[in-house]
Parts: sequence; structure tokens; C-alpha cells
Amino acid sequence: MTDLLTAEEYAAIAASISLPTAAFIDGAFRPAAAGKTFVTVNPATGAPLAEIAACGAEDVDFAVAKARDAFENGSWSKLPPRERKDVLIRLAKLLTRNARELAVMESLDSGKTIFDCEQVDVPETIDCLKWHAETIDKLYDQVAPASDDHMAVVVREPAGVVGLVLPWNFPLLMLAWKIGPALAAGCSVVVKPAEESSLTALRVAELAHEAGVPRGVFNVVTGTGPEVGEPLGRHLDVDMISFTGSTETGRHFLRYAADSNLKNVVLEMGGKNPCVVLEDAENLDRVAAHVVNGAFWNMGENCSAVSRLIVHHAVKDRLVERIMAHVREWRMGDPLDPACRVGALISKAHFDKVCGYLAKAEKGAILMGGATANGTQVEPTMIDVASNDNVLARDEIFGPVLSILTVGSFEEAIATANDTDYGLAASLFTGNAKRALRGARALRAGTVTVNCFGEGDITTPFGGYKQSGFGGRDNGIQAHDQYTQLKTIWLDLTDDLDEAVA
Ligand SMILES: NC(=O)C1=CN([C@@H]2O[C@H](COP(=O)(O)OP(=O)(O)OC[C@H]3O[C@@H](n4cnc5c(N)ncnc54)[C@H](OP(=O)(O)O)[C@@H]3O)[C@@H](O)[C@H]2O)C=CC1
Ligand SMILES: CCCCCC/C=C/C(=O)O
Repeated sequence: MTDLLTAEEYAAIAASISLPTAAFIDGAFRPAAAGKTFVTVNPATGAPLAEIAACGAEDVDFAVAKARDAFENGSWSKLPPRERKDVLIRLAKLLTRNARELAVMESLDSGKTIFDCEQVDVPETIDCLKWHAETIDKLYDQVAPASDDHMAVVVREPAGVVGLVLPWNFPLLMLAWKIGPALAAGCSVVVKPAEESSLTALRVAELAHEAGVPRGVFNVVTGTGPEVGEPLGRHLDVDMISFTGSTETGRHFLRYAADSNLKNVVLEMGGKNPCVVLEDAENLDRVAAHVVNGAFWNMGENCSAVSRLIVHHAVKDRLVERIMAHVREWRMGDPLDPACRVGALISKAHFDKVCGYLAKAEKGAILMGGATANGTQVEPTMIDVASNDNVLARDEIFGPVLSILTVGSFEEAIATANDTDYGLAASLFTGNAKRALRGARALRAGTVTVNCFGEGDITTPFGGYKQSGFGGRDNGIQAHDQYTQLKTIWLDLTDDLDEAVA
């Protein structure tokens, strides 16, 4: 656990840190080619934080050209894996040295609580980079069981120039989930952070350069989706896109790829994640603690958040009561106050969207919460929902809003859980081992947690079934695989030309 400072001490750091404002391309900070800027605000106060380069297609072209040059000159892509490892470990050390500054910057830019930034986002970012760095020089290629006359070697090569398009809910961590395996594999990257939360990606790029990542290998192009994301997605010299964000924008990237060079596309998208609590669930107090964490951590701005509680009627009232008791411990307030667990939503526009969903609740159906503060804060809220067809049970709200659906059997619970377009995460609470295993298999989601809620860790793949995921997984060794291409090399071992491979 990181030692936390006082709110006053965090405020003092916030007032003194210098914020990066320019795009980072070819090893240097640069203004947008057209000289345009946009203002990023602190969502907790509405106060302007910094004026950031508003890049466009010209800047994307420049960054991709520099990334390609670096890839082809081999300054990174052809380094022995253990040398790339050394540089990435140096980067992890630099991030550790600057951890507090990064945590404050992240909290200011995104409204996330300093508690989470200090305890989760920054340390997990560092661990992720270390894990991929440590992994890269322990991966072996394969020799196929072909024949005595030939040797077929299957090797993995870096995918090339990769576009990484990021969301605003975990700006640092999603950056790490993508640059960790991409850089370790030897790719050059062009990162497009979300417009609302560009600061930490820029600072990490600067530190990566200081750690020894060569020019052109790690570029950050700031700006909007249409101005930067689309040209990157359509670029003919980008080999792959890895995206995290909404399902709607994910679809755009498939279209961009289809319309351009058929680049590989990996998408990690939304969720409407069920948590099933059966009548035989043990220790409802513990279950409630997991539900509260799953639903309200990071203000529910989490693609794997628990957003549908599917509970057997026999335990519903007791569970709801326990959830309310746990939520009382989740203080809402200034994100820079380390006692706060609920910070600000990312923007006024997103706050309005979440409030729009609260307004759709039936009269008397809001069992807990519903209050708002400061134009971007929403209390942890629980809403009784009569049918899984209700918009509150179907749409990804991406706020601290838990919809409760009441069921009468194991079968009904699983069917309700699976009745969604999404399939990112699911959890199941039961004291019956057979139901636990049957349920875990029946739930259609990329991650299923049984008698707990958790995000998994860096060792396990993260991604979704159905409209939650496409083309690959973040994390685990599987993430490494997607930033590489497979190549098969055949060698003739015979002396006789007639026996050679045609
Ligand atoms: N799975 C997840 O983790 C996330 C899910 N979401 C869901 O999406 C909803 C909307 O959030 P939003 O920020 O709009 O998410 P988006 O999916 O639109 O944004 C994700 C990234 O894609 C970029 N982008 C947006 N539009 C385009 C486009 N047409 N072409 C290329 N790139 C684009 C964004 O840029 P920019 O924002 O700078 O314009 C951002 O960098 C949320 O309410 C939530 O439901 C959101 C974030 C993360
Ligand atoms: C400590 C791990 C946090 C994982 C959060 C994953 C969320 C991803 C997303 O919303 O895209």
C-alpha cells in the first residue's frame, strides 16, 4: 500500500506540477501542425487545466512516418529482447520515481480519486510494464513436427506500426495494457489518448524517451476521435489498431480497416455485466462488499463494472440492506481528498447522460442514492428494475448505477445474465459447488468470477464475448501474441534437389 498524503498536501502538488501540453512525436514535444489547441478541464471543479495540441491528419501522418522509420531502422524492433527488457524496466523505475506526480495528474485530469490513482492505477501501470518487460526474453519460437527432410520454424515478429486508441476511464492503465506488450514485442506505437485525459500518456512518453526508448518508437498524438482517431484507423501504413472504448466507436475501427488496408483490429468494448446471487449464497455481507466494489469502484466508469445485480427473491431484501450498509463507507467528494472513494465523472456531458438514465427509473424504484453534486458527481445508486428489457438493464450507463433484477431460480438467473448484447464479465455467488461450475460455464463472458468480484490481473487475458470484444485480448501472454505476426520458415535438410520443397 502506498502511504497517502493529506488533501492539503495533494492540493499543493496539484498546484505545483507542470502539465505537458504538446503532442509527443519522434522523441520531442511538438505543437499541432495547424497550431490548434483545446482546453482540458478538471472535471471535479470545471476549472481549465491545460491547453493541449489539437492534432489532425497531418500530425497523424507525421507520427506514423516517424514510427515507420524507427521500425524499419531497427533501433527498437531489432534489438535483442533482453535489451528491450532493460529499457522497459528503466521506464518502470522512472514511473516509480514519478509515481506521486502521475497519480495527481491522473486524478486532476479524469476526476478519479487520488486514493485509487495511488493504490491502483499507478502501481498497476508499473507492474504491467514490468511484467511484459520480464516476459519478453523468456518466449521461445517453435519448430513444427514437419518431417526429417525439412525443418519448419514458426517465429513471431513484431506487428509493425501500431495505433493505440485509448479511453478516459483508466488513461494510464489502458496505456500500459497496450504499450506494455506492444513495445516489448518490438512494435512502434502511435497513441491516441482520449481528448479528456491526455496528460499522463504525454508524461509517460517523455519518461520512456528518458529511459532509452528510441525516437519515433513511442508517439502520442492528442486530439479528438474524428480528427486523430479516424485518420489513424484509416492510415495505409498502420499495421494494427488496438482500441478500448465504446462498442459504437469499435465498429468504426472495423469499417476504417475494411476501407483502407485491412489492418488487424483488436477491440475491447463495453459491458452490461451481471452479478448473479443465488438463494444459497454464503455470507451475504461479504457478497455485498464485492457487489459494492464491483458496481461503484471508479464511479462505475469501468467496462467490467457490475451493472446488473440478478438476485434470487429469497435473499434480495437482506442483500440490499447489506449493500446499503457498505455504501455508507464510500464517501463522495473532492477526488484529491484521500478519504474519498467516489470522485467526479469524466465530464459534464457524461454526467448529464448518467442523470438522464436516473430519470428513467420508475417512481419509487431508486432504492439508494440518486443525489448529485458539483455538476459531475453522482452518488452510488441502486435501482429496482422490473424487466431485463428495461433500458436500465440493457444500456451501458458507465456511472455508479446498479440495476437490480429479481429472479426465482438458477436457470432464470443464468438466462437473464446472458440476455444482453455484451459479454465482458460476469460474477456468480452460490454455496453449491455444482451450480458454481455449471454457472461459470454457462455464463457467456470473457471473465467469470465465482464467489468474488475481481478484475483479474496482468497474468490473465482480459476481453469480451459478443459485442464486448473483437480480435484478441489485453493482458496475459495472449496480449503479446496480438502485437506479433506469425512467420513460418521452411528449411530443406536434404542433399537431393529432387526432394526439396517445391
Ligand atoms: N470499454 C470501455 O472501457 C469504455 C467504454 N466507454 C463507453 O462509451 C461511452 C462513450 O464514451 P466515449 O468517450 O464517447 O467513448 P469512445 O468509444 O467514443 O472513445 C474511446 C476513444 O475512441 C476515440 N474516438 C471516438 N470517436 C471516434 C471515431 N469516430 N473515430 C476514431 N476514434 C474515435 C475517442 O476519442 P475522443 O474521446 O478524444 O474524441 C477515444 O480516444 C461511455 O459512456 C461508455 O459507455 C467509454 C470509455 C471506455
Ligand atoms: C486493477 C485492474 C483494473 C481493470 C479495469 C479494467 C477496465 C477496463 C476498461 O474499462 O476498459
